[in-house]
Amino acid sequence: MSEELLKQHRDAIDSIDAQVLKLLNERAEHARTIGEIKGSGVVYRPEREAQVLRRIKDINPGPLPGESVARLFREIMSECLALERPLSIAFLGPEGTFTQQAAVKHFGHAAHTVACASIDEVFRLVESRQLDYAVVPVENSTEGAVGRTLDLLVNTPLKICGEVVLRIHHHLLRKTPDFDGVRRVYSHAQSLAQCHEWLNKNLPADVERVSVASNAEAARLASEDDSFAAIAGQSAAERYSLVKLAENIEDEPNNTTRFLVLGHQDVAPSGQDKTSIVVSAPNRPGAVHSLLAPMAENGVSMTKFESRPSRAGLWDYVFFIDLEGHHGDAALQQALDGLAARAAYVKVLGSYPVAVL
Ligand SMILES: O=C(O)C(=O)C[C@]1(C(=O)O)C=C[C@@H](O)C=C1
Repeated sequence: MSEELLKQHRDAIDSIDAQVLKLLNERAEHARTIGEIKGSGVVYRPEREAQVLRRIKDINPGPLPGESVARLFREIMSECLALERPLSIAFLGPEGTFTQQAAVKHFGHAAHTVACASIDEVFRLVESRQLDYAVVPVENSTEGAVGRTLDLLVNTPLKICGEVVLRIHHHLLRKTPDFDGVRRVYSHAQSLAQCHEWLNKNLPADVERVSVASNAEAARLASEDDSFAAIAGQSAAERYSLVKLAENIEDEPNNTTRFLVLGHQDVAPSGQDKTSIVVSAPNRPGAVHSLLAPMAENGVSMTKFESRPSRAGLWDYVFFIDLEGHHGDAALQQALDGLAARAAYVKVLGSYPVAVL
């Protein structure tokens, strides 16, 4: 190893770091001025953030991977936004849940995340404007929809202003690094279900499986008693200083959860958007089929169709539909008009950028 050559490269890095630092602060000054121009208006602009991140990925010359530079710029924008005004984000707690991981992935580390005891409380704190935005789970690739989130979306005045897609990795956690003496495994019911096959194969049949309110709560319990283990993610492991007895124990390797970001604003088009709606059909044969016609007629693609019993009547259903495009697009507007003429009820839950990270 040539010490001289090493020094040359380190000197070059020092000089580049000074330039990067100067440019970062110049960028921050522009953001601060933008904040002054916005005045008391909404500072967080999801469509602009999506455009910035997409552009960074597009123009990235490498060798850093596109995903990595996008993550770096996510943090840069998070700090710039905090100079305009720091954001407070309600998430389904406690600290260390996948929902908190999703909130940080979407808003970056400069946002202030606040743990809530239930999905209802997350909605309530943002509806009453005590906190700025909400992050709630809406569907998992193996377990399906999160019913409480869908139910609350029907009546909330909040709008969907973003989505977060998170790969879910579950680990078996314990205070000590071996399997001996584990009597009980705690986790959220959905996580126990997502690791069912692995547990059958790898743990003795007499180890009790106990569901608790969250994975983070499971990790907390495991940190208090060495005869307990927990199934939870990385952030819960770190938070409660637990050892990973086994990593990535989810049965489905592509296990993914989708989260929604909710706020009070209507988001402008970003160029690559989704629109979520909730619809109820009159209770007669062929009604659901007829609901889908306006989308086909206007060339609007559906990315999700989920039915859920309406809490208003015994046999009535509501349908949660995700469409490609923004509700301001002409084709989508026509499809929505056609739908309004056929459905008993239609509500646009929001148009928002397709997840970039
Ligand atoms: O463009 C804006 O409106 C800004 O406030 C700047 C900026 C950024 O850092 O790029 C910061 C926050 C917004 O959510 C979007 C973008």
